Amino acid sequence: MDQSGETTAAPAAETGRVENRDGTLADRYGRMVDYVRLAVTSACNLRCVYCMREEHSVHNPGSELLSRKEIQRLLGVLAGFGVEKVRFTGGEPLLRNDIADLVHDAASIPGIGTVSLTTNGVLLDRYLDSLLAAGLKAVNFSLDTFDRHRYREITRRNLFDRARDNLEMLLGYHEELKIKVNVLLMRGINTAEIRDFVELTRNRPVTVRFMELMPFDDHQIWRTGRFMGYDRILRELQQLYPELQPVRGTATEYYSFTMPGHRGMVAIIPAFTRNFCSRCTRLRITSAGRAISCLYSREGIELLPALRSGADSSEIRRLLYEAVDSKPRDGRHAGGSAVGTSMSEIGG
Ligand SMILES: Nc1nc2c(ncn2[C@@H]2O[C@H](COP(=O)(O)OP(=O)(O)OP(=O)(O)O)[C@@H](O)[C@H]2O)c(=O)[nH]1
Ligand SMILES: C[S@@+](CC[C@H](N)C(=O)[O-])C[C@H]1O[C@@H](n2cnc3c(N)ncnc32)[C@H](O)[C@@H]1O
Ligand code: SF4
Ligand code: SF4
Repeated sequence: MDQSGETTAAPAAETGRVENRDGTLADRYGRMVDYVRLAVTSACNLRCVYCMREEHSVHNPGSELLSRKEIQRLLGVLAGFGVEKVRFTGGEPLLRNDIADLVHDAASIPGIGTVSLTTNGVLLDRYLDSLLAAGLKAVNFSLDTFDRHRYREITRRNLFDRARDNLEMLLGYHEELKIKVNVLLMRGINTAEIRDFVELTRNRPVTVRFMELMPFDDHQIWRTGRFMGYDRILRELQQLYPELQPVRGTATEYYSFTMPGHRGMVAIIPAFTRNFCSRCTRLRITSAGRAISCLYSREGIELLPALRSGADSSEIRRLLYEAVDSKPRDGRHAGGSAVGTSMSEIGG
């Protein structure tokens, strides 16, 4: 039986590949999908220059948004496949006022071990208590600067004080939650702040991750010479902290370091260079219910029609197999061009 209460279906012959005997979801290259990133909305309360236009229009009106029930059903089927980790993202996931319910539902599914959130943190004061009570295990907080004016330039919104206060509040919960800070480094914009971010790790067990810019922004700030590759980021880090010690991190944290005297860790995410694809065990689901097998692929499998037309779980399973089966070897072999669409659609 899967989490939806139905008997596990026979091998997914329609996809031309065979389901593992234990029912887990492996792609053509033997990577087992155990991590699902679900965008719960494509709307956002910020307008980061590398992500959204000022006049960004939300591509999925309410009626096309996966509902709480639909999300619960999908995650149940995915847990039946061996998915253990769920990340809610967006757009800004805290714009869903049922976000704590979504976390609670997901955390209640047998087999789901970690429910986490990637957020800009602006609304975290409103939800943190209920998220903790709901079973949230980890928060990745995106903040690119500690300078109020620069924050406004990057996000086009005047919400720095609230974001900074909420990060400070969150850091107080490091015993209850695994906390990471995502910093998108842009040459000539926030590179002088690397040290300030690394200092967050001195007295707290948090991971600060410096990220490469990717060409997913619908007005292409990408083309303006702001990109900083992992090699350059690494050089800057080594100049500031010659005592960096490499350690093995998660898949995205391909370059991870500890430092003597620091409780936390520092990492570089080579999101554009894409040298961690062989360890990619992710499946993405957009807020409109499209399953996407690679961040760099715009092709996907629509799940919403099946979910809305009363399809049984074996049909949902077949569609998810189809999505996983299309997973490219790596992000450089992804079909279709993702460039030019906003990351808010895909969830990062
Ligand atoms: N190329 C690529 N980049 C990714 C992928 N997943 C995440 N990233 C990058 O990593 C950034 C941070 O992602 P998060 O949402 O914090 O999630 P995560 O890195 O999976 O987090 P952990 O599970 O804590 O390691 C994203 O904005 C992307 O830049 C991926 O599958 N491929
Ligand atoms: C799309 S956002 C969604 C969640 C939430 N709104 C946030 O900002 O954390 C997820 C992550 O994608 C990153 N991101 C957005 N656009 C990007 C781009 N063009 N290149 C690299 N990372 C990007 C953000 O910095 C953020 O850490
Ligand atoms: S990166 Fe996150 S906070 Fe910034 S505009 Fe995109 S979705 Fe919103
Ligand atoms: S680029 Fe595609 S294959 Fe590579 S890690 Fe990202 S999602 Fe996975």
